[in-house]
Amino acid sequence: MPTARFQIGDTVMGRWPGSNLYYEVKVLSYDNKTRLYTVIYKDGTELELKESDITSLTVFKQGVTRSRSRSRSRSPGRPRRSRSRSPARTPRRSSSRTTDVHKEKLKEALEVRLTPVSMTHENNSNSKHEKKEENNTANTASTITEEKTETESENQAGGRYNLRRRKDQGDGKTVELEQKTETETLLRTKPPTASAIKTTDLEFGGRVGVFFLMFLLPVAVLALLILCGQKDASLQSFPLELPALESLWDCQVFGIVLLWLLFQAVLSLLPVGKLVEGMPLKNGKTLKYRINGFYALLLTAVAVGVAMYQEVDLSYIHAHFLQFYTSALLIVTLLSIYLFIRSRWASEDELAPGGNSGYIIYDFFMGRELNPRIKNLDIKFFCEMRPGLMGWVLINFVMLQAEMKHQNLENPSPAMLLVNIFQLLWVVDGFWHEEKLLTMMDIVYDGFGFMLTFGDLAFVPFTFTCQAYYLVSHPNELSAFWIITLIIMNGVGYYIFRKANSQKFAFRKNPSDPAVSHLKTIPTATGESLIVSGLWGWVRHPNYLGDIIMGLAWSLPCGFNHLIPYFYLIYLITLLVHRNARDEHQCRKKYGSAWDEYCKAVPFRIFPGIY
Ligand SMILES: NC(=O)C1=CN([C@@H]2O[C@H](COP(=O)(O)OP(=O)(O)OC[C@H]3O[C@@H](n4cnc5c(N)ncnc54)[C@H](OP(=O)(O)O)[C@@H]3O)[C@@H](O)[C@H]2O)C=CC1
Ligand SMILES: CC(C)=CCC[C@@H](C)[C@H]1CC=C2C3=C(CC[C@@]21C)[C@@]1(C)CC[C@H](O)C(C)(C)[C@@H]1CC3
Repeated sequence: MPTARFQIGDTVMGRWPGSNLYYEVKVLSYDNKTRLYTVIYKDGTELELKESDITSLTVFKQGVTRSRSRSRSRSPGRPRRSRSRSPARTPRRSSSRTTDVHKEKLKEALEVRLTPVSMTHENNSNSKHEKKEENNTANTASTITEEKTETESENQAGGRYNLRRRKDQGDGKTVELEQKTETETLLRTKPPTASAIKTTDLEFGGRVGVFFLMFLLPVAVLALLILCGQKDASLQSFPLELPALESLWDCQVFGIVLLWLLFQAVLSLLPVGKLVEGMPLKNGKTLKYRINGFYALLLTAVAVGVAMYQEVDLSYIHAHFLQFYTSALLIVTLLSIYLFIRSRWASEDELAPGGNSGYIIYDFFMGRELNPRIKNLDIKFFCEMRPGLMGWVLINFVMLQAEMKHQNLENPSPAMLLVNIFQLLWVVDGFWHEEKLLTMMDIVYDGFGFMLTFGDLAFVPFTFTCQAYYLVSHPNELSAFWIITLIIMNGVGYYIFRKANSQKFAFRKNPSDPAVSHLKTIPTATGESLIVSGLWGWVRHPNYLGDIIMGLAWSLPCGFNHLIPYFYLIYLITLLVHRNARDEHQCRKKYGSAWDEYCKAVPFRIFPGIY
């Protein structure tokens, strides 16, 4: 029976995950099962830490004294780089919403944040450098302190492009930092992952929930496709035209799906487009990603054009749609099994915080490994957008042609055109901003298991196309008024979606960027601020709202006769409401009281007027 070394209520020094920085924390509880301590930082941030990441105040002070004197004697003449902190880390601008109470809290938070002392643990053989921070918070919360850093970081950014934000030098100019310090790594790291190797918070209803989801999802998509292709697409008519089992499989179709994946994989490896560094991993390292999705989309369009010129019959895809889906499903299953097996050889650093509960079913579904790679091919990054999104626009185009063929039209219907154009715009936008995917929770936090594999390779191409598929056999006339209304609706949704995402990305990259420097912010103890004005001051997830408005504009062209074309909208709202809850949970853990303050200032989650 393990006993806790530290007692509830003890004030100790806790290591900030992924770094050598220690902060004063209070022990809140100890879990005998997981052997994790829940500790609270002075700003209210709660974390779970392992015993090895906690040290008593006395031992810590002795360690620091030793470490400092060693550091001084070892490198007497080493030049020190001096720089100021980024305004996103400390509040250079003071927000007008930042109340006195908050300033007090902030000062307290800063005192916590700025007191960490980096300690080279005797037992920490991985430590590459020793660092000393001397900070002064005496003035006010808006005072930027000098940080003296010695670093022997091997993680040079070199001349490569990278996602790390620019640092304000204090003289108004911004410069791209060339050296990555450990502090920086820490601050760019997503929600702390101290207990990454053991997932304790089970999502989606835990083992039982994911077990059912794993069977329900594929069957639900199959049912949707069957209904969509039927003349009568009403839900009541579902059991009428069930296809024979053997009609769901075709080896040639399977071969085409494999070829498609291979073609996209080759395109993704082409040495065109910039090389970007992803977010720092737990071990402080970063992975490189080739950003060439937009070029790949253009090349795919050329390939489809050539195929059409060669009179390849694209309507084959429409005629064998169910078989394409079952082939994709088989690939998803095989890939998930491969991913699960290979994760056994992944090191602790390579595991995802969310998919390592120890329960096989759960971990298989959520994904154990964070960034599985085969040589240069990052399987998750590749799957997340390439085959699915490209497949989506290709299938939409196929449906457009199928509609003309089936309904004897000379031109596609306005409804079909709108669906194709709206969705193409979204996909093009996605590839244009492909690099931003690297900061999203799917890449930074989620493992790659059945859920994402299925989502990326089966769910996206076969359900996001359901409006176009539906329109092939369910024509819907649109008046000029409706056409204009839908164009405006999609435009408004897109504007909100794009502006919110770009604003947040620009702000995280460089808060003093003129495009975002006017925004009011709430500072947090991690050093990153939260935007509290503009779109992000209207609702807490304006980007989700924009996406949902677009989703509505994509479904409405199909009319009101059936629920089927609204499947995407229902999925999107469900996913984003759940995603919002997940994200807020992480943000509360990460930002503590500052997050609560943000929620007070911006009470609505996604929809204005709805808490
Ligand atoms: N159509 C589809 O199937 C799907 C579409 N999407 C779309 O993808 C886009 C990205 O969504 P998603 O990845 O969920 O994440 P978000 O872009 O919503 O990012 C959430 C993160 O933003 C940061 N943040 C939150 N509030 C603020 C604030 N006020 N100021 C500054 N930063 C803040 C936090 O990260 P931190 O502070 O750590 O930087 C938080 O974790 C959305 O537009 C969404 O609609 C997403 C999923 C599915
Ligand atoms: C039912 C089920 C298993 C769902 C899995 C969810 C996935 C389909 C989606 C989760 C997040 C996604 C994102 C995109 C596609 C859908 C999935 C994978 C996205 C890459 C599409 C392009 C956008 O521009 C985007 C980058 C904002 C977006 C990110 C999230």
